[in-house]
This record gives sequence, C-alpha cells and structure tokens, in this order.
Amino acid sequence: MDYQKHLKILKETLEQHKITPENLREKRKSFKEFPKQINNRVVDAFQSFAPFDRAPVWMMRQAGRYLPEYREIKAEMDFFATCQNPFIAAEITLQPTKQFDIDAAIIFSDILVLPKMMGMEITIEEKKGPVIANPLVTPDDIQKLHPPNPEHLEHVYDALFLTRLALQGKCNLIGFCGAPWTVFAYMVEGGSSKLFSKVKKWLYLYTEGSLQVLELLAKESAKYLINQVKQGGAQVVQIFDSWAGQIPALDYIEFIIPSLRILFEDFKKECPDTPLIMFSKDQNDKKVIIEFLKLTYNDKPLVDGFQLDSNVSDETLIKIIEGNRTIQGNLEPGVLFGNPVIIKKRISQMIEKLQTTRRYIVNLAHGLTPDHEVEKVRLFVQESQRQSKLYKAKEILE
Ligand SMILES: Cc1c2[nH]c(c1CCC(=O)O)Cc1[nH]c(c(CCC(=O)O)c1C)Cc1[nH]c(c(CCC(=O)O)c1C)Cc1[nH]c(c(C)c1CCC(=O)O)C2
Repeated sequence: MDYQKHLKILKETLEQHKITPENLREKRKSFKEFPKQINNRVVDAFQSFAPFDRAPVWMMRQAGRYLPEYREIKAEMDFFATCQNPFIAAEITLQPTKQFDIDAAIIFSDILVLPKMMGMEITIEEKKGPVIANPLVTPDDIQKLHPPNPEHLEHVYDALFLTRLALQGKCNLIGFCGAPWTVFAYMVEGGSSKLFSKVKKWLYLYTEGSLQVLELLAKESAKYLINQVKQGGAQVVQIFDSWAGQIPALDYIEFIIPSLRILFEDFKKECPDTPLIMFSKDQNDKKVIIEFLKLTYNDKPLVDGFQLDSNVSDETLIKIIEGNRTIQGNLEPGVLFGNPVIIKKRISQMIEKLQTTRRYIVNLAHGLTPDHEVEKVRLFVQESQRQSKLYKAKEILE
C-alpha cells in the first residue's frame, strides 16, 4: 500500500528536513534542537505564575473516527499498522491540529501497544474493540509475558519526533501510556468487559500474581514514557486508568496505587521537569486523591495534574486546588451532541467552576467518539477559549 499519499500535513516537514523512511531513525538520534515553542499554554498550566491569557484546550481521543481525514486512512490500513508506521501516526496526530486551534497534540497510538510488545496477541475489531487471543487465565500464564524489545517501540518515538518537528512550536505535544491496572484488565479479560469479573478474580484470589504483573507493567510503562520524552520530544505525559472505577477506593489504594507509585517515581527520576497527568476514571473519591497528593520524590509532586471526569465532587476539587495541582477536564462529551445553546451553557458552567485555579486545562470528561460531529467539536474549542478569556478579564476587573 502506498501510504505516502496520505502524508498531507507532514509533507512539508519531511521535505524541509529531508526525512525519508530510510534516514528517519538516524535523523532523530542525531537531532539537536526542536523548533522554538511559540504556544506553551499546556506546559504553562503546571506553573502558577506563568503568563496567562486563557486556559489551554485539547480533547482526549481528538484524533479518531469522527474525523473524515482519519477515516480515509483507516479505510486502507489496520489500526495497529497505523500506530506502527511513524509517518502515518504523526499525520493522524496532526489532523485535529489542522481542524481546530487546540493547544496540544496527543500522539496517535494506543494503551495496548505496550502489552502487544510484551507477548499479548491483540487486534482491534470493528464494533468489538480490542480482542486478545491469549489472555492471562491463571498465574502460570504470567510466564508468557516478557519485557518489550526496546527496538519494537522505537516507532512511537519516531512518530513523536516527526510530530514535534511538524508542530513548529505551535502547540505542546503529549505522550501517554495505559495505567498498569487498566492494561492488566485487558490482558485478563481478553478485551472490553462489562463485569470485569475475571480481573476481579485475579485481584482478590490471585493477589500475588496480580501485583507481580502490575509491577512489571509499571516498570515497563515508566521506561516507555521516559523514552517518549527523551527520545521523542513529548512535553507532557498522561496516564490513562480507564477502568480505575471498577474497584472501590479502598482496593485502589491498597493494590493499585503502589504500582502507580513505581511508575511515577521511575519516570520522575529521569524526567523531573515533565508534567505528569493522572486520569483515574470514575475513581474520584477524596481518599484516592489524597493518596496521590501524598506521593512525592525529592519533595516534588509525583502527580502534577489530574484529568477529571464529570462526576468529581467539590471536596475532591478543593483538595486538588489546595495541593497546587493542575485540573484538566471535564465536560461530558455527550453534551456535544446537543444544540449550541446547551453546549455554550455547560462550557460556561465548567469554566466558572474550574478556572478558579490558574492551573487549569480545558478538556472533556472522557474521549470523543465516532459519532461526534466536527462542527460541534469546533464549537467546543472556540467557545471554551472565548469564555476562558472572558472569565480571566472579569477576574482582573474584580
Ligand atoms: C481504554 C483505552 C484504549 N485506548 C485508549 C484508552 C484510554 C482512554 C479511554 O478510556 O478511551 C487510549 C487511546 N486510544 C487512542 C488514543 C490516541 C490519541 C487520541 O486521539 O486521543 C488514545 C489516547 C486511539 C484509538 N484507539 C482505538 C481507536 C479506534 C480504532 C479504529 O479506528 O478502528 C483509536 C482511534 C482502539 C481502541 N483502543 C482501546 C479501545 C477500547 C479501543 C476501541 C474503541 C473504539 O473502537 O473507538 C483501548
């Protein structure tokens, strides 16, 4: 397949830097300095005193099937093939930055890329989502897992590098990985699940084996994120714990946070200045946030910001603000199915509530889905920026 014809946004960058499939790796490894950062709003949202005109805006799953230009590529390529081709992955990452005036690009990849490289056989099937052919059934299966061959993840760093070059400093670049618990849940359930009974059986019956896998994933995820920053040029990282809400806060604190702590600490030892955002979806209990706030390394926070879903309580919000951490979120993406009146109203309410802190990044409560409309997404971006500016101006007048 001639994938090169799909490289529309990236074309100019490739020509300018004379990058070809043959020399990409070598160019990246010998590269010195990325273009100067013109828009640093997302990184600045982690510093209380950075200059501020409005809150930054980006959206989870901003690259994906709701964009016709993504569907065009996807019609010809398998999902993991798009992730593994750094040119295509960079092109798809850039697509939403052409459509909307967003302040960050998040690298096009998937949380399942890492377990795929650790021995899990994963495909993404239409309508079903991820399907794993060799799930972990009993603790004996842990032997099937192996650390990823570092070579096999280089394509992700290549894609980040190409994207960072092409962005020309016009917005920040975010790297990511799945949280150990969520990745483990896929590895055991064999795909998406409603009940999560298999992974719960592991956690409560095969506890030792579960903790062993969680720790292995934590260590490998940290290395992966460090490389996304140091090799690829990611400026912020986010950890997606999509299934955090499947177990009670008590168990999350006892069984899950210790592995996250390993991940955070390993990462921060190598990348102390790169902001880290944690997304523990549907796990907004104040007790969990307090545990995260307690985690430090060299007296510096391990978690710099929290991606929040729409159910967050005022008590939890106050803890985060008092802890001087950044808030990201949290408009229910379903609101964007509504008419402009309700969309604008909900954005206004979100900003009134969350922009009370300088450390705020506008986002959704979870990802965009294939049924979102490009024009409504555009309205979200534009209206969030407009209202954020107005809110800031009002604050100055008061
Ligand atoms: C749980 C999870 C996964 N992947 C991810 C999560 C955590 C966030 C969340 O809770 O949504 C994270 C993810 N997946 C993808 C990104 C890319 C960057 C972005 O635009 O945000 C990110 C950040 C691309 C993708 N990952 C996937 C797609 C759809 C693949 C396709 O085009 O067919 C995309 C664009 C596949 C995937 N991958 C996964 C699922 C459940 C699916 C199927 C969902 C679907 O079909 O929409 C696992």
